[in-house]
Amino acid sequence: MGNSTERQGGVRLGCIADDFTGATDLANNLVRAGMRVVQTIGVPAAPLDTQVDAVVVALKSRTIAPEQAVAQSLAALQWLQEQGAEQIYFKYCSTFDSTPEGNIGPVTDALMQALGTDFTIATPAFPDNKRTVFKGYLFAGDVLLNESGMQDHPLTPMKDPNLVRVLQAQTQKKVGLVDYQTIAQGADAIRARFAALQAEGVGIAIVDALANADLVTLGAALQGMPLVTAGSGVAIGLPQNFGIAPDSQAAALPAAEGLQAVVSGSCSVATNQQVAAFIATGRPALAIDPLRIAEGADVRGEALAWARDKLAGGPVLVYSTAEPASVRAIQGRLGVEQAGAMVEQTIAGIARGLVELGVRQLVVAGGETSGACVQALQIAQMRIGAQIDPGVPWCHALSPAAPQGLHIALKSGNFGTPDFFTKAFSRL
Ligand SMILES: Nc1ncnc2c1ncn2[C@@H]1O[C@H](COP(=O)(O)OP(=O)(O)OP(=O)(O)O)[C@@H](O)[C@H]1O
Ligand SMILES: O=C(O)[C@@H](O)C(=O)CO
Repeated sequence: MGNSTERQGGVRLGCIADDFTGATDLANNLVRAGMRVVQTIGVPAAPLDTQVDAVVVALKSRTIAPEQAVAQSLAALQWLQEQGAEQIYFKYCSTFDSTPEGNIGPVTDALMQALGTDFTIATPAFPDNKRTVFKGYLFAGDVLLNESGMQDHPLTPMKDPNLVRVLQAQTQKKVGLVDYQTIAQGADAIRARFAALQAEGVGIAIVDALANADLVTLGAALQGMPLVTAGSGVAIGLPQNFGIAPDSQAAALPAAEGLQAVVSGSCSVATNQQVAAFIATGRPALAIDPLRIAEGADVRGEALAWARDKLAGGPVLVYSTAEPASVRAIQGRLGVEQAGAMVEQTIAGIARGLVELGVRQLVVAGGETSGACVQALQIAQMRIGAQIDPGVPWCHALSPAAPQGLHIALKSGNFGTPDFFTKAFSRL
């Protein structure tokens, strides 16, 4: 896999992503910057069988127990090192999704120890998706993180926008800040600030960034740093360090065919808008009720029976997406983790069933939901194609349910314009 450009040399960038939509988001930015990229689902059992510039190992480690997240991330690191990766990139969410226990801090600590390095950076800045960091405070759009809707996230509610404070609560290392004034002075000033922070005993520096130009400047200062931790934004500034420039062939995928469907388990603000916009078009949309799943009803079977004769008419949507009050009520009845896992498994079963019915263009909304769907489809690797909206590319993958391959887009909860669920299909 990878893109068509033949470039000699081994894996430059070895990436570990803490969820599946985040992995495609990172891969998308690397492809746009000209890298040949393959995304693997989990840590592969075998060596890489293709020549690429970057590999993104997609884990589902954002909300699991910290010890498990560390163990999986270290396994990914070892495999990436065996593939010759020169620099390691730990990708987390642009809204810094984590719990007070982790997993951003514990995984960063463990990767630093394994790599024998005592300094790295942390910044979720992704200006293309309106995530900016100023004086260590994370903004989503025009508001601070804790006013953006992320305070109501079902699994990782983010109630503090100060990233120095948030990360300090999760890590053994001292956390410092490289603020915007330093970024504005250029790569040499950033490197000097890294050295000064290290002299003060800082192990992880939160970095401000307001615009893509800041990330490009930062990228130059990261040359040779063994470990980078970030959202996907920092990726736009790294390929240049390896002499790689944008390449229009990087995103070529096979021609699209087959039926079209969307499954959504994301309850994020943007997804709620996208579900409402899809319903407003009059296209078929079916809501999944978590309480009926808990009662043991055959929700999967009912959804597939509902979809069967509608698919020929164009895209259908199956969703559990709900507003925060409704999600809280469900969680109160079923428990947070149980509700999440049950809904994910049901939607994943529906996604698999839809592909068995002939869907070959599938949009999945939600990081955890995407993880469950990709696992249910037994997808091992994905090739990254053209961007639909910032952070969301179409991908192409093989599955036992679609041996000739299917196109799949994994949409992060808060990404995409309101018309994403119809627009996506017009981009293939
Ligand atoms: N109606 C619902 N009630 C309770 N939990 C739900 C409901 N619908 C979905 N969930 C659960 O909420 C979680 C949503 O997480 P998911 O990562 O899929 O979406 P997201 O957080 O919006 O996306 P991202 O991680 O990309 O930002 C999942 O565990 C899902 O199963
Ligand atoms: O960085 C982001 O916001 C996304 O790639 C993501 O990780 C959402 O799950």
